[in-house]
Amino acid sequence: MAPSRIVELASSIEQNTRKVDDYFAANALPSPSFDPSTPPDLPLPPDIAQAKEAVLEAMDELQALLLGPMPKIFHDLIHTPTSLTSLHAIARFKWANSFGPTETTTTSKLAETAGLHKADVDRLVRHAISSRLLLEPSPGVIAHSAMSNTISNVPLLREWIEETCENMWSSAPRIVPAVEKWPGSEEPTETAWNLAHHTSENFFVSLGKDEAKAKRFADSMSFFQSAPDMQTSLVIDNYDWSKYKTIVDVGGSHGLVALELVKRFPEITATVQDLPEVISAAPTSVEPRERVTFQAYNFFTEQPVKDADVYLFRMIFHNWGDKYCLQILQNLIPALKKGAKIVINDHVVPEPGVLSLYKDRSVRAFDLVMKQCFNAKERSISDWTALLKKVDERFDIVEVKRPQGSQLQIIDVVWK
Ligand SMILES: C[S@@+](CC[C@H](N)C(=O)[O-])C[C@H]1O[C@@H](n2cnc3c(N)ncnc32)[C@H](O)[C@@H]1O
Repeated sequence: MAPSRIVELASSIEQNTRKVDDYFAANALPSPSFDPSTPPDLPLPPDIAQAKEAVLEAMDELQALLLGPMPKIFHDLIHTPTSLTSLHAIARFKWANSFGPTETTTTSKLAETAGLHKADVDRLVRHAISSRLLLEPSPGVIAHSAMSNTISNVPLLREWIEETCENMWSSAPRIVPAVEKWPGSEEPTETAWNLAHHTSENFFVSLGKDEAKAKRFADSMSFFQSAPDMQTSLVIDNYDWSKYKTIVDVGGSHGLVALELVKRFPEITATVQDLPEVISAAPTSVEPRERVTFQAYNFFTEQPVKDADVYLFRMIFHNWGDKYCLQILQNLIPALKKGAKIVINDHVVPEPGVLSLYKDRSVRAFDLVMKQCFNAKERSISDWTALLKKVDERFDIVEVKRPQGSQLQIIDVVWK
């Protein structure tokens, strides 16, 4: 008799866990634990990373099957709404940095650090212990776990957690009321974030008025971009820039990509465009200065740099709904010479049904974050094609490629 699905999943978990375990043993690596000495993340060779993914995926399905429909719904209803509460507290009150990696603390000391009532801290810390964010080696003694120690050691991770909890997590429960209130809206002022934060300003306008919040957002973006799969070198090394002389980096922030391009290619001159407040804070002492121009420009107005060889849009469109992407692209058309390239370096999500449900959930989660904060979205290749063709048939996708190890893809578009 063929094994049942749950036994099939259990044996996949067993076999793949052994592969991972053998790799740790063969390379004298410590077996995974919650000890604070555990490294924040361990790069694994592709076959071992694949075995690890297979375990996690099978565990996800096995848990849902073993729980059964009602308990699974109860489980989600009870665990999910508060799942981030203690992580939020640890980040917000800087608890992970309030005691050393080998020291211990108490809830009285944590309450004092945060200026909170001890009874509240007792409950937050109990939740953190149950989530393995902290350890309790003996009653009332609080020690670091692998996770709290990671929060205290990895630069800007704390800021990213706080930002995610305060802006993203706080808005998620308002997505349903927002789509009821503003059906089909693409306006960045009609979002779940607007409802959650009781404001009619868009996310970035509101952020711009609060220096501390703007800094936390910038820090958390720096954290996000410091990941190996987000490095600017991935678009620089995986596109043939040597064929071109003039590049415009639209929404290029402080010019990380453009500066590297002009350093590597002596023939290239680059213009970095962004909003005035971003350009005014851009570095002035860059080399080779004569080949980089910083220009204040709002991409909802006509593109002022005409006849450039390449217009680069790195992580621009995924912050905007189609209506606004259309405007950005229409504003580019008067500047385009025949054969000009438009390089879009952005997320391209797989078409529905391609990924397993487990992997697809991460894609859908990202897409909902774009919805809840900006009324924007993640796009599949058919979405990108439809968007470009809707603006003008003369936009033609030449190639779409994902450089190895890159989260973003390169969509190479020619103006015909
Ligand atoms: C997600 S960031 C990407 C920055 C950069 N391209 C990169 O890859 O790191 C989006 C950028 O778009 C800029 N931006 C937002 N609205 C803009 C507008 N209306 N005109 C020009 N730039 C804008 C932001 O200031 C920000 O630098």
